Amino acid sequence: MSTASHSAPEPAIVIDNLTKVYKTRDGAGKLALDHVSFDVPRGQIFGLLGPNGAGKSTLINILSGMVKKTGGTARIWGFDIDANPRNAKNSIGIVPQEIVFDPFFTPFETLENQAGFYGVPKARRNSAALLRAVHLEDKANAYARTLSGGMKRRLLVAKAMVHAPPILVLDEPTAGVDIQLRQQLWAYVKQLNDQGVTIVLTTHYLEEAEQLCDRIAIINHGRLIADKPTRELVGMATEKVVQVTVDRDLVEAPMHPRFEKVELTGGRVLSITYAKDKANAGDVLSAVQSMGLQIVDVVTRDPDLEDVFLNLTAAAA
Ligand SMILES: Nc1ncnc2c1ncn2[C@@H]1O[C@H](COP(=O)(O)OP(=O)(O)OP(=O)(O)O)[C@@H](O)[C@H]1O
Repeated sequence: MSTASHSAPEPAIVIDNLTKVYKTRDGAGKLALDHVSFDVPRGQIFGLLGPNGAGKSTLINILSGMVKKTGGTARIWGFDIDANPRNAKNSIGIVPQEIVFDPFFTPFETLENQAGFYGVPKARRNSAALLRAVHLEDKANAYARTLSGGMKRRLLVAKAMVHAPPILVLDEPTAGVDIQLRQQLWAYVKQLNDQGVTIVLTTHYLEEAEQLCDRIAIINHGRLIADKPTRELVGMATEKVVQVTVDRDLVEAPMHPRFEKVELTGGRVLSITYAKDKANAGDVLSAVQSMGLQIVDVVTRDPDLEDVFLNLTAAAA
């Protein structure tokens, strides 16, 4: 019995105390996920970020059933991955990090085979429309091995959607994909999201995550260190940077109590980091002038996700 129909639907994904220890030869074990808990709200584009080896793929592979968790629980679209693995699996489409295809099937056959694997009846298959959506209609009957890297990746996205899951997970989908194809891929992902598909993606491109994601979770060394709406996360930056060009060549960057950090990035260009709560750009410029330097040019840069990411991951290291 369930009262779910009377209350708000549960989040697309609920992860609770998820833990993974890989077996290692020395017997010590590798803790890849350490009691990670977070929810992915329905209808969002959710970014899962973290440095190399943080545990992102492990988490996604647990959701897809490829890696066995050591502890904790995960629910996908209301289905517990242990109690209801079939429904959990049917609710999610995964675009893996590694490109794996049978090279002798054509893109059309690849999609048909995958649909068959998920038990999608012939009448409800839409392989041709999926190929069109990822701009591969003219490659429908080519061997998969003849596709470029970017084409293969787009085919993987189509393959993940054959059973029309409510959730699409993309693990580093744009690694090695050129900028134009990246934009096409994101346009398609956004289109799916507009149609109601919840998106989870891992990426190393922070700028991309900042532009695309409604919410971002950051994992570092297997631990969750942030989980916030993107705007709030970017707002957590405590430092700002101002680039000042002065009127003469310097040999060394002059430090000042108002500065958190100063670097000489060109003969006459100083990159000055200051704490937002202790100083403002005016204070910083006065400090430069007080050292007998004339200011020729000033460029300020707003903090972005990269600043926050570096701060958080450095603090948690
Ligand atoms: N099969 C395995 N056996 C032992 N250790 C593993 C195994 N798979 C992953 N690890 C380790 O677990 C940690 C997390 O790896 P994971 O691949 O989940 O990280 P990631 O965040 O996805 O990194 P990347 O961005 O580089 O893909 C790493 O230290 C990795 O070396």
